[in-house]
Amino acid sequence: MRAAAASRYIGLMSGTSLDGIDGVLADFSQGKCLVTQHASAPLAPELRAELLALNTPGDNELHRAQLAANALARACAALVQQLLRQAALDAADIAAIGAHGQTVRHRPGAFDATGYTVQLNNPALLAELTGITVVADLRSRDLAAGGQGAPLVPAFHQSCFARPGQDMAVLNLGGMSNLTVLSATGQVRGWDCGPGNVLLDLWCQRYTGQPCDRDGALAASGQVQDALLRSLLTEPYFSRPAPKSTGRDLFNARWLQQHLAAAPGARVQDVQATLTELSAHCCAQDLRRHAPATRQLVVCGGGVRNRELMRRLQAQLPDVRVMSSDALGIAPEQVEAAAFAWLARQCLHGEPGNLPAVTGARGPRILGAIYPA
Ligand SMILES: Nc1ncnc2c1ncn2[C@@H]1O[C@H](COP(=O)(O)OP(=O)(O)OP(=O)(O)O)[C@@H](O)[C@H]1O
Ligand SMILES: CC(=O)N[C@H]1[C@@H]2OC[C@@H](O2)[C@@H](O)[C@@H]1O[C@H](C)C(=O)O
Repeated sequence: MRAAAASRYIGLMSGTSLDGIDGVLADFSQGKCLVTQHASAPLAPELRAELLALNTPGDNELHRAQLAANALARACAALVQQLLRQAALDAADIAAIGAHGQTVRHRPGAFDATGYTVQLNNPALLAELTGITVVADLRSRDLAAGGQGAPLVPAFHQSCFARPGQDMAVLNLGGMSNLTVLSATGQVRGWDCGPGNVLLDLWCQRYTGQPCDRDGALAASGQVQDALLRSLLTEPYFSRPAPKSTGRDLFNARWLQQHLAAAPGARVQDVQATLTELSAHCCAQDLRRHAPATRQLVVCGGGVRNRELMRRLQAQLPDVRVMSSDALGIAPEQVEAAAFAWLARQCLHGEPGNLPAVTGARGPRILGAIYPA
């Protein structure tokens, strides 16, 4: 490996929204994470449909899961080549790729009996195709140590955004939403709040055929249905104490269907408005309950681009300055992938990647398995 390469990492994230793969090239030579390149690629429609289908038990799923993992590794390798081209670098210039894989099951808790988390991935193939060391399987060690295996980004949020002596919170509006609370004292807390974009995408796709409610336009044209919102908010997950994490295992079409009876006459746009209010509400409520003194909320993830969601979030938090992570020098869609570049670096340096106070693990653990170049 070349000298400067030791500080360059690639992070790859395909999150619960299943909208595609985000990749970044990050430079850690100044101690901080500097994202120098970003690229994203949509998932091929057949792969997206198969990954979505693999979220629920089905026929011959072991075979199908491996094929999907291979296809994802190939798509990731193509994205890595794109990042290298953009940066005019080659494989020898990169220390490692942090490759999250695609979560298709997340059942944390009770590890001894039934807890597990599955991220489809083929890190061996990715290492072979790229000639770069790959760090993968970044969640299971935390889970084995009694943790949730998620969220993992709070440690990165701390390293990237924390300002000494300032209270601040960071909200990721991805498929799920997760909140990190950075206290002036240096304490870090974090958990998954609930559904971020996942139900918004699901509803919008079903009735408009569009992959997402672009800019929140559909939601903005509807009225929140109070009875439906109240029904959705009866979900026990919202009041469970941290540590907690969730996913499509809970917040999915079946879950939504159970509640729709509460709004028999609602129009498509009214349901969209109500789901948008739900996403804003569960994040705002968590911030108010658990970090009432916080006056700065940095938001990242694709949900930042949903203006109606951001408007509702700000309306629920009148005393808080809600801002995009752009304001702190990192684009919202780059934060998660950058976190996985950082996690790969932690692993190669033999440093812990988890925060036991967040995930509930018995202690700090080095996360990930290394597939050398
Ligand atoms: N212009 C836009 N208008 C509305 N929503 C948007 C827009 N751009 C992106 N989004 C939303 O952002 C989502 C993607 O966000 P992101 O990539 O952060 O999620 P993810 O990484 O898949 O999720 P997770 O953080 O749960 O793993 C899309 O599915 C869509 O709902
Ligand atoms: C199991 C899993 O993939 N969880 C994701 C998901 O997407 C958001 C939220 O749910 C968070 O818990 C996590 O991702 C981020 C990157 C994390 O681990 O911090």
